[in-house]
This record gives sequence, structure tokens and C-alpha cells, in this order.
Amino acid sequence: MTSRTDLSEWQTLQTLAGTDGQRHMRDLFGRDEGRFERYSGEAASVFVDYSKTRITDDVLDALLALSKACGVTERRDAMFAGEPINETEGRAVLHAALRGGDRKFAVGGEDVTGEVKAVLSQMEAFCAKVHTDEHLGYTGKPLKTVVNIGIGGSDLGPVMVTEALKPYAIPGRSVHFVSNVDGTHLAETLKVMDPETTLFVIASKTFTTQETMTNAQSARDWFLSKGAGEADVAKHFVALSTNEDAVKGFGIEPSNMFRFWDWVGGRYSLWSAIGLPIALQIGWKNFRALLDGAAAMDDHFRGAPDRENLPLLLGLIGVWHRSFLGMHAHAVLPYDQYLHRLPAYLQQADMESNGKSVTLSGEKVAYDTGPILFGEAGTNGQHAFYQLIHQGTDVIPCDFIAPAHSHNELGDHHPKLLANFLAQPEALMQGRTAEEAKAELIAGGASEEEAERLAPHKAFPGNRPTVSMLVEKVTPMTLGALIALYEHVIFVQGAVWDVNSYDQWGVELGKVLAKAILPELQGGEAGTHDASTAGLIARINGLRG
Ligand SMILES: O=P(O)(O)OC[C@H]1O[C@H](O)[C@H](O)[C@@H](O)[C@@H]1O
Repeated sequence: MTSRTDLSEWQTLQTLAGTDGQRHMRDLFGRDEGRFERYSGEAASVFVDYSKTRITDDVLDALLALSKACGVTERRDAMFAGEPINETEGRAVLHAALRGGDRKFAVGGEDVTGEVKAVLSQMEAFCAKVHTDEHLGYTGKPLKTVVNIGIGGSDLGPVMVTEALKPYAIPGRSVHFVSNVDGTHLAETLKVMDPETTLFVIASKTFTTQETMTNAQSARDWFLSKGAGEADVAKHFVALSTNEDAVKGFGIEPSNMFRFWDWVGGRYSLWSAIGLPIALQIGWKNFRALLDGAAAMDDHFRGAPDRENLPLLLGLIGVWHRSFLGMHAHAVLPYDQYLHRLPAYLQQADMESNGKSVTLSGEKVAYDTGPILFGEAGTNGQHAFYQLIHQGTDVIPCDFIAPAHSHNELGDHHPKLLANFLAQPEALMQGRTAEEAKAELIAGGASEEEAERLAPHKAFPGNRPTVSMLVEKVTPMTLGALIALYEHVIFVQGAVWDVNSYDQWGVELGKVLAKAILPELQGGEAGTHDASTAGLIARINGLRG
């Protein structure tokens, strides 16, 4: 198998990295009035400006040629055709089928549209029952509060979306999330819960995850300790899972289970039954709109020509930054408070997907793959880590995301927020030379000597790439489209890097070792460990007595 680095397209890009990749964007903008128009586009109501990245037409052409040489389009088609592109687990990757509406999808030749629709109908009917107060608890009161117990993909998506779509929340209801196995998370959540009106949603694809099973068991114990009987569990506990046997084993009836399938990756599962807490919070119509927004982005990704295909272009630009220009990190900076959990969500989506270092055929990659992703809602990040983004030694490409309208148009808050959303990328691109800094200091009254001394500190290198994404408003539709855009960017990058974006074996080893260590913290015999781990175990056991 040829390595990506043997491809002539790869080598062309390596050469371009030393030429075009070093050009200052100030000059690129200076020489080209059409840059913004040429390097921006819109799909499914998400407008994307990628002109403030270090690309030229030559770079873009070379990236698109690389994509062709890597078979990105063929792999995309294989994904949508339900082929088992998750090769290490022998599974299809078909979360698009969950949101596809009437579009047909099949896995291994078998149509799945029907079963997807059946579960969606089951979810819709359940939501209707809860929302009309017909689903009653063990004392006859309607259930008003939802506690979702899940972790990773069974938590981050629903948390992010319910936060993002708070303006659509049905009044008088609330959704809470417990993920950490740290008892504090559950204990603090239960403190404000009324057992008579609380619905527990146990969300776990495998229904074996230690954190979730432990929290679910403790929630059940708490519920039973409040005067409810075993038979009442059915009214207050539902499961979202692929594992019917384990759900039964836990004591939840299959009729209270909302299922999904092994072709839905955990970090791509918010569109499945895992989205139930979202639907419970925002209502069915809005949940459907979320799915429709994502489906519109799927259509764009499948149908738009390469040069207009935003997920393809953004994915390739990310590869350019990471594998050719040596940029290690990627910041996601939403200028919308409701999107404050988007970076955390994308951390799992991206880092668990492309945090890989062997190719599909098992060889060590000879290039950099997935970046370190982090972020924070603007403008808070500006007062925390942006200093490093502006003047640090690492160049960190950033995504700036903003809605033109806020759900809370309070005084002049939103224009101020938007001004920051616009100013930061401008500053990151333009920078400020030492000469400019010196001139400004002198204009501000500094002496020549003082200006000379301070200018290096006040100079900004600029040429720091940013992508700006703009939506009219954060709605279920635009949010769905935005999430799907990122999913496909991750797909494109995985396809170019020749890694399996759909497994996560790296999470396993720690889990196995934790299982082995647990008995040693509960009075069991000491196991075999390195001196550091053994020393820490002994110390913890000493402290806990
Ligand atoms: O939904 P579950 O089976 O409980 O899995 C929850 C999470 O477990 C692991 O951490 C995996 O790495 C995640 O991808 C997954 O989302």
C-alpha cells in the first residue's frame, strides 16, 4: 500500500508549504480584491469565510488533487452506502440515516429506513405523553424533570444541544445530566430532584460502561429509598441503548427501551435515541428540525461540487494546517453563550475520531494527524488564552462562530459581541509590525527610546489562520447543520490521513487497568504495577484507612 507521503500530490503540497504556506495573508489580501468572494461559501444556512487561512489557488488545487488521490469521494459514497468503513470493528458508519427523513439508507444491502422511523415514532409518542402530562409517576404526578445518565457520546451531544437550544425549551421542564462516576455529580444533582416527578434516562450504547452503570444503579437505589417500589422503576426509568439483554438485566423493560444500532458511533449518536433528552427538552418539532438541518448539510456534502463543498474544503484546509504547516492545535470559539459546550462536544468528536497514528492497513503514519482541539465561548476566551493565540510561539488555527441575531437582544450587547467576533480574526490575520507598534507608541506620546524598547512586545506576527462561520440565528436547523458540517470535516480529514475515524481503541487500556486496580482499593491483594502506581495505591489506601 502506498503511503500518503509517496503521492505526488502530497509532495506538491510539501513544496507549497515552503512557498505559498509562508506568504503573509496581509499580502495575499493586498494583492487580491476577490479573495473573500472566492474563499467563502454557504451551505444549509451556514456561511463560511475561509479566506483568512494560508491558502492560495495553487494550494487549494493541490489539496483537492490530494483528496482525489486519497479517494475521499469514494470513501464518502461508501459511508453513505452503508459499507463497513469502520474496518477495525466491521461496522458501517451511517448516522446520516438517522436524520435522513425519507432518504433511503441501507446497511449491508438491508434497508434501515423503516427501523429508524419506528424508533423515531416511539420517541415522538413518548415525548407527547410526557409533554401532555400523561406519563405519570408512582404517586400519580406527571414527570417534569429529566436526569440523563450517560457519558462520552451518550452525554456530550445531548448536553451541548440542550444548552445550545435553551431558548426552545418547553417551559416548566428541565433536563439534567450526570456523567462523572465521581459520586459528587450524582449526589449534587439528586439534591434538587423530586423522586415523584423525575424521569431517569439511562443512555449507553453498550450498557456496560462502568461510569454509567454505577450512576444508574445508585440513581435506582436513591429512587427506591424514597418510598417507590420495584414495580415503579418502569415508570421512572427508560434506557437508550443498542444492548437489549443488558437493559433487561438492569431491570428496564424492553418497552421502555429506545434502541439504536451498532452502525451509529457513540460520538455521532445525538441524532439517534440518544437524542431523547433533547427532544424532551425542546419538543418533537424542534428535534426534527435539528435532524433536518443536519440532513441538509449531508445533502450538500454528498452533492456539492468539490470547489463549493464546504466540509471538503474545511477538512482539507485543516489537513494543510496540521500535516503541512505543522500546526498542532485547533481552537473552536463560539461567539454565542448558548454554544458554550460546543468545544467540549467537538473535543470528543474530533480527538476520539482522528487521534490515531496508524493507517487503515496498520502502518505507522508518517505525518501529523488530529490536532489538539480546545475552545471556549467568546469573549471569555479572549481574557484567558487568546494571548497565546496572538503572540505565542505556536500558530493555532481558530474557528470563530457567531449568529447575526442573538436570542437575547439586550441593549447593545450583541453588536459588541459581534464586534469582537470580527476584530479577533482581523487582528490574528493582520498582526502589527514592530514599526507600526513603534509609530503608535510615539503617536501616543512615548519617547523614541521608550517606543524602541516596547515595540517588540507590542508587535503581533499576524498571519494566524481563522475560519469564520456565520448563521442568522442559532436555531435547531442551523445547529443541526453546523454539527453535521464538523462531522464531515472530521470524516474528510480521516480519509486523507488514512486512519479509521470510527473506532476508539485508545480509550480501552485505561479502562482495563482501572478494573484491575479497583479491588486493590477495596481491601484486595496488591497487584503488579510500576513503582509509581504501586506507591500511589499504597498511599491512597493509607489515607482511606
Ligand atoms: O454509550 P456508551 O456505550 O456508554 O459509551 C460511552 C463512551 O464510552 C467510551 O468512552 C467511548 O470511548 C465513547 O466513544 C463512548 O461514547
